[in-house]
Amino acid sequence: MLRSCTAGLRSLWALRGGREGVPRPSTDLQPAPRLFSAEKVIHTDCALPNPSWSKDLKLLFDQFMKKCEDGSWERLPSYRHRCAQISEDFKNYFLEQKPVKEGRLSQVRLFTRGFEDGLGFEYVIFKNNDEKRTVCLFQGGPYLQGVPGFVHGGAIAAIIDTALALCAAVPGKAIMTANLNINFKRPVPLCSVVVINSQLDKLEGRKLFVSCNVQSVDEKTVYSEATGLFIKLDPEKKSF
Ligand SMILES: CCCCC/C=C\C/C=C\C/C=C\C/C=C\CCCC(=O)SCCNC(=O)CCNC(=O)[C@H](O)C(C)(C)COP(=O)(O)OP(=O)(O)OC[C@H]1O[C@@H](n2cnc3c(N)ncnc32)[C@H](O)[C@@H]1OP(=O)(O)O
Repeated sequence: MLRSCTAGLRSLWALRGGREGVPRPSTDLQPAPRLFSAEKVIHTDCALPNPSWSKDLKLLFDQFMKKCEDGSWERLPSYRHRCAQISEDFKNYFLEQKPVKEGRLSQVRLFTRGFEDGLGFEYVIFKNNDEKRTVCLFQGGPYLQGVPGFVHGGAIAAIIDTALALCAAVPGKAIMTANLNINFKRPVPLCSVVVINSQLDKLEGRKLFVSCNVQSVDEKTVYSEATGLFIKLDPEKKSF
């Protein structure tokens, strides 16, 4: 059992961007890229199973990977660092904004990818472009505790923001959250797996209206419902 498990881990490590036989760095965090530079960094895809994933999460992942086989769904890769192009888009838009100070650059991470495996946000998002919807499989780790035993409301807001952003995301376009409304109906138990079903409801000029619900795996419990408004940044319009 142990041997097959390590073999499985080794192949998963390779899948996540590691190289067979190359020892896995003590932390998987690559040195962060210069935030607004075009230099290339090696990206580790974090939206893949790792040993911290529960049986439920792995089962759902396998189910959705099967849906991807006919091309109707796709698994969205997810990296700790924004790719240089999106950062460039934001830099152009927020011209006056001072980039992160040189000394702090090495610490930059996408917030929801800043935790060691299993301790924070474990998630993977699948997208159906024809149906303009996404499904996010999320397991909230022990570092996300709010009320004892339950996931912090801010952590739920963060994963909802991410799921809705990727539902609204237009390839190559920078978007930002303008409005996020969440109804917290039931607390989400820590380390449980939930499913976030998001859909794009309306497109009006640069405005993208999206909504989602957060459900238990058996769909018997609705934990939260949310709506969001995302705005496509207008390159002609410098914001600040
Ligand atoms: C930044 C992090 C990286 C984000 C990555 C981005 C893209 C996604 C791609 C991959 C995603 C992968 C991972 C990302 C994970 C999570 C993504 C999180 C995204 C965020 O977490 S992002 C941070 C929080 N977010 C902000 O920090 C925004 C602060 N904000 C502003 O920067 C401006 O506010 C802006 C740019 C939003 C709009 O500015 P603007 O000048 O371009 O547009 P303007 O104001 O003209 O509004 C145009 C029309 O929207 C209407 N409108 C505007 N706001 C409204 C509101 N609140 N309610 C109702 N209507 C509203 C107006 O009424 C007008 O409507 P109309 O055209 O009908 O008159």
